[in-house]
Amino acid sequence: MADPTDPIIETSGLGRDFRVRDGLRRRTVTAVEDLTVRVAAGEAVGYIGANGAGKSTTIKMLTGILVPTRGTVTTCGLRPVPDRRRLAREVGVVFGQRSQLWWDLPVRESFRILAAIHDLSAAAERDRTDELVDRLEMAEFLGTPVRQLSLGQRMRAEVAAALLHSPRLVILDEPTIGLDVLSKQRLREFLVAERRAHGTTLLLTTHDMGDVERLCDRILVIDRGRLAYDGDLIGLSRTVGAERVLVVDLAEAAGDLTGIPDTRHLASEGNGLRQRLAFDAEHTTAARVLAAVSEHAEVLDLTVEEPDIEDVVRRIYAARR
Ligand SMILES: Nc1ncnc2c1ncn2[C@@H]1O[C@H](COP(=O)(O)OP(=O)(O)OP(=O)(O)O)[C@@H](O)[C@H]1O
Repeated sequence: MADPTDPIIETSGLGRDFRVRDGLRRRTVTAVEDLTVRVAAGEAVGYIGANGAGKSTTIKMLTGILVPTRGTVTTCGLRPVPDRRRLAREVGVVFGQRSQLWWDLPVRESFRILAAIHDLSAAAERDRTDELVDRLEMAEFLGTPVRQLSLGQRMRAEVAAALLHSPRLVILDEPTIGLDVLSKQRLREFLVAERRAHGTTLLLTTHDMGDVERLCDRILVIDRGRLAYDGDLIGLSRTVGAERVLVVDLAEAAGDLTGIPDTRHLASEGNGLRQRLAFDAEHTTAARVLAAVSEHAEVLDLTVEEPDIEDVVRRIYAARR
């Protein structure tokens, strides 16, 4: 019997090489190297990396599609390759650019086939389908063949298909790629609700930092096959010294606020009525900066801008080159 505190994903020294042809020669490409991570039940983890960093290769090893070259991996307490069939009951996978639905069949029929594959009872199939149709707002296109769906509708159907058997772990590869703002928001809200309702563990790869900000409480950054960061978003910004920015609207025109301790003056607009000051959260706080600004000018309004995460990730890569 699995202990609920057991990790959902556990890898140790995991690595995978590929032999590739390079002109007449063959050489070895190391796609993943020495990956050691532990993901607990209920976590939501963003797996971030540039193109070719090793994300897909990792996912394929976690799900038993690829055999590791080195190291060990267990997913939901199972060995992915030998236990692949049992693992399929525990894991749902959504690939943004690949479909697991039957193209010419109505969405409803795909769900029926998947429910049969997963051996769901009639009651379980009905309850779960109803829940997903409701939460993902799919009622209007259940009878439509998959090939006629819009991208946003198809992604919702893909997610429902992957979650129909209530997997403990859901792996999403670029789930919001190509979606409009509203579809992205809906999908993210659904995933948050699903996690809250069922304690589902999420692992998602994405180039969309909005996904990370809204969905993930932990981030793994992979760079050229190696783990470059493991922690939360705030820590990620701190590791590269990314700055926060205090934007103040002043009551009267003022000169540039250049002498405020632990800050860098970035810009002034409208005769200095609005000024932007960058500060490092390691050394000071927004409150302290505000207090110092208030000694020079009356502040009418303020906002604090968080670091741009894409920029933070770029800096991590740059620092490792
Ligand atoms: N089947 C394969 N044969 C040879 N090389 C491969 C194979 N699969 C992946 N690679 C190489 O391994 C490295 C990691 O690729 P992987 O697809 O895991 O990266 P990724 O982070 O998923 O990239 P993307 O964001 O573009 O999907 C790359 O250099 C890639 O060219």
